[in-house]
Amino acid sequence: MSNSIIVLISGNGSNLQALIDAAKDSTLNATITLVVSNKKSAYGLVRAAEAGIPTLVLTLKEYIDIGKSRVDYDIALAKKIKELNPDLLVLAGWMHILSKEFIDYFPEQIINLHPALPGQFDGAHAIERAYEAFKRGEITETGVMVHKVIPEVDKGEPLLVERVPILESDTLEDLEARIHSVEHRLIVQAVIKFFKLVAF
Ligand SMILES: Nc1nc2c(c(=O)[nH]1)N[C@@H](CN(C=O)c1ccc(C(=O)N[C@@H](CCC(=O)O)C(=O)O)cc1)CN2
Ligand SMILES: NCC(=O)N[C@@H]1O[C@H](COP(=O)([O-])[O-])[C@@H](O)[C@H]1O
Repeated sequence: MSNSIIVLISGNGSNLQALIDAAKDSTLNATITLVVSNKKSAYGLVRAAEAGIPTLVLTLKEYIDIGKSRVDYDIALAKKIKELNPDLLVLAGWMHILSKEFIDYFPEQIINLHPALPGQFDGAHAIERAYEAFKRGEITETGVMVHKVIPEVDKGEPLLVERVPILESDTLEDLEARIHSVEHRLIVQAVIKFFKLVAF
């Protein structure tokens, strides 16, 4: 039985596409059984549909609008995902901070792709923050990591880390393109590594 993964997105889904392509050519030792988005407009939903992968959209707004909490949302989402009993959840541009209540449904089974080095620019907008730090002369490189997800944002144990140089001639767009290129490779390598690690 193939390893099953559920990918969670919030936007363009270029990293999801890297996983879809790797699963299609059998590079990836896993099957994507569902794509979840917290944004209805996420283009990654189109990518999933074109690949014949089921999708689920659940927005925080629909819970907040009826007086429910973030934790209510997280628990409802966790229960829907748990029905498919995935081996691994991959956060690929998932821009929602998950509660402990959600994470406890999937112990040691959630990994996140983050465009920074461990402890460097935790949180959202990491690429922009790295570029600004470079322009201030504070750093000469940034990076990409895939890490285990714990309640503390971006503080989970790294699974893979790759350093990415920042060039004097770089615009923000140049740096973003270099980082995304690394991400698309690293996210596939991280899933492969995860399942090799749990196999023993
Ligand atoms: N408990 C955890 N949840 C999440 C983690 C994690 O490590 N632990 N990783 C993030 C991904 N992420 C950075 O890699 C990240 C995403 C979003 C945010 C954030 O500030 N989100 C805001 C909303 C922002 C928006 O909607 O544009 C929020 O949730 O209030 C920080 C870090 C995924 N979740
Ligand atoms: N903190 C999480 C975070 O910043 N994630 C980042 O969102 C982008 C999603 O791109 P995509 O939708 O094209 O895959 C990626 O750069 C990913 O590292």
